[in-house]
Amino acid sequence: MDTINTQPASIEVVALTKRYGVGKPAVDAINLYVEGGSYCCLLGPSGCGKSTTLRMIAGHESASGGDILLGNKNITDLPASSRGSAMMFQSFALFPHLSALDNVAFSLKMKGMPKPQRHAKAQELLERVAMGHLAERKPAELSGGQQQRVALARALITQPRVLLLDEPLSALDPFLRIQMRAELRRWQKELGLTFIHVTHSQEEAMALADQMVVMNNGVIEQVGSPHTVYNQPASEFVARFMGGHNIIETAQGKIGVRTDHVQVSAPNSSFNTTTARLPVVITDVEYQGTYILLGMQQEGRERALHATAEFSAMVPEHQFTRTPFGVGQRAVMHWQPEQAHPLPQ
Ligand SMILES: Nc1ncnc2c1ncn2[C@@H]1O[C@H](COP(=O)(O)OP(=O)(O)OP(=O)(O)O)[C@@H](O)[C@H]1O
Repeated sequence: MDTINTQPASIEVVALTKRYGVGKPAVDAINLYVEGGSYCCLLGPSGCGKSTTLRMIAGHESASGGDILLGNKNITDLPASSRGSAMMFQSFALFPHLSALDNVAFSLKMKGMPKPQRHAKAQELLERVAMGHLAERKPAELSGGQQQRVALARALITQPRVLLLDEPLSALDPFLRIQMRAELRRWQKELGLTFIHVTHSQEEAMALADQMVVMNNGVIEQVGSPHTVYNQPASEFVARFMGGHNIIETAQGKIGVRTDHVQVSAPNSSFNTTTARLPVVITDVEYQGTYILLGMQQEGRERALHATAEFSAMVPEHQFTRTPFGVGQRAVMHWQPEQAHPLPQ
């Protein structure tokens, strides 16, 4: 079918910068290469600059400096409609008073394409996303998944080579969000397009991305596969933001150890000489089903009231049943040195 151009394009940004006023730029000279046909997630806390980056790629925001390349074409100063990208917004942003068909055909109407042609193209795209039979329905008469497919068809009608998604799942309830993200991933694979998806959810990014880009304070902290970012966080910020890590101060500097890689034993246990260890006091015991989450505080340290635990360990349920721990009990948290990685500041 030729309605959907399945020629994906790479995106490259070089020293891309956005200044809104004086002071530190919202996006500060970032460099990034997104391979054509891949799923890239821009991730980071609120205000880190991820949406501004996406909007500059889309052409909805001008760049204060740097370049944006789609394939080998410099698109930095092109209007949004001539870039070869399309944007899908939060909660799909469909027009409620228009049918699915008219929603999809909308941008062609704006371009002045006569009704029979634009309806034929929109119908063809709706068929492509398995929505042809519901073309006359209004958004309110469609399920969340069906609305997502209409939004996808609407974005695809401009034949983009790159699809930009700004928090597309954030307005959905948690159950639907998980269903919809699987569908997004499936469509990306099936269409073979380049997807760049902005999210503040680590879990969403890990589930979807080939390449994760973790941003903080206008700069990129780390780029890598979900496996690499989770297992080898490049900085303390990434380890904290991704979660699931203990950050431990040692004489050699800070290290990160996954909460499922630390173990907890009674203080009088015997240890192999190479085992790294730290005396702790148990501060929380949370039942999580297949495992127990133990919260711990380094022994001898004051714990502020209501503060979250300093360290955590995921202890498999069967193991906890054999050697249970209670709040206030002394213990030793230990790990193998090869499971720790240094965390530059
Ligand atoms: N139009 C604007 N005018 C002035 N400052 C802006 C504007 N848009 C964004 N900013 C600022 O730029 C910084 C980055 O904002 P941006 O929206 O890109 O962050 P974000 O990571 O996408 O955050 P969120 O997840 O909350 O959307 C923030 O400090 C924000 O306040």
